[in-house]
Amino acid sequence: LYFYSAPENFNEEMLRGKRVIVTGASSGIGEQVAYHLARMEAHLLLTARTEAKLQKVVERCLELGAASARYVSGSMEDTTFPAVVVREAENTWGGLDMLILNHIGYSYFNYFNGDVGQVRKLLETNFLSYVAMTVSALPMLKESEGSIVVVSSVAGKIGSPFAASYSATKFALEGFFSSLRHEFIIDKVNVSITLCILGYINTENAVRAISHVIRSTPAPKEECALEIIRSGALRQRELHYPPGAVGSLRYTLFFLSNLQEALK
Ligand SMILES: NC(=O)C1=CN([C@@H]2O[C@H](COP(=O)(O)OP(=O)(O)OC[C@H]3O[C@@H](n4cnc5c(N)ncnc54)[C@H](OP(=O)(O)O)[C@@H]3O)[C@@H](O)[C@H]2O)C=CC1
Ligand SMILES: C[C@H](CCC(=O)O)[C@H]1CC[C@H]2[C@@H]3C(=O)C[C@@H]4C[C@H](O)CC[C@]4(C)[C@H]3CC[C@]12C
Repeated sequence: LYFYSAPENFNEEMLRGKRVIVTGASSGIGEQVAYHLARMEAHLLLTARTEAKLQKVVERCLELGAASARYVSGSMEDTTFPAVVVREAENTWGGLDMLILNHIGYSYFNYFNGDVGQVRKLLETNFLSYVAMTVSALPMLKESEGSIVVVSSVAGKIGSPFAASYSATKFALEGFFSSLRHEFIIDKVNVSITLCILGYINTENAVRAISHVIRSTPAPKEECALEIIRSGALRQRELHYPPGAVGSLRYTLFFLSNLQEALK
């Protein structure tokens, strides 16, 4: 629980006029988060690498009713880019209400290949950039008593074979943001931190990466995105989506070990 009371029930009105950064917004779950927020009439700053995709998402957000929508394109592998995104929000809005950290770098689903450089690069893209954006955005979030939403995975709660590097980055998010949340409570900083623990979701990249080896049916990205916004607006500590996702991974782990043939 937070030191400060959180709203009891979710109402889409809560997001009207709110200033929200969404990372990894050019496709997948992040794109769907942007569309839901647009319908809720929020101000949006979207980021990813692919400018052409971001332009289309921004256009769609404006059609859907966003109070405003703009993008900044760049790579979170670039250690200077997180501050560039937050500065754009500061220059445009003069403040920030919600930071939705969602992007990930490319992750394969196979045996760890021993490439330490690849682990280092993924830690930069999937973890350190989240820390850097939080550091840059914190003064504005303290001012607005806003929210940080961190999109993670069941693979950040349970070690999963064939996703070692990715899982490490998600465990790092759990450690850092759960610790930071304790400090905010001790220090009476009224900024909420919501960790979203997701199971298999039907985004193009995830389905392409694992549908040939995982039999379970992925959950819908549209509903997933709405649950992410809802849990952030309600200032919840954690979202588990789909419900029982961690248990489902434990169950699937029994079968993952039979995958070595399929993955070789
Ligand atoms: N789909 C699933 O089954 C699950 C997903 N999750 C989590 O949900 C979140 C979204 O996943 P999902 O929608 O499937 O991912 P996608 O691969 O569909 O989207 C990833 C997003 O990140 C952007 N991105 C990729 N590389 C970089 C980079 N170097 N710098 C900045 N942005 C980058 C991509 O855009 P661009 O290429 O234009 O840069 C894209 O917008 C992630 O945090 C993931 O860990 C958790 C559990 C399961
Ligand atoms: C195998 C898990 C599904 C368990 C179940 O039956 O529900 C998957 C749940 C989360 C997946 C990983 C994830 O978090 C997304 C990554 C996205 C990449 O694009 C593909 C690989 C992932 C590491 C993916 C691997 C399978 C899961 C652990």
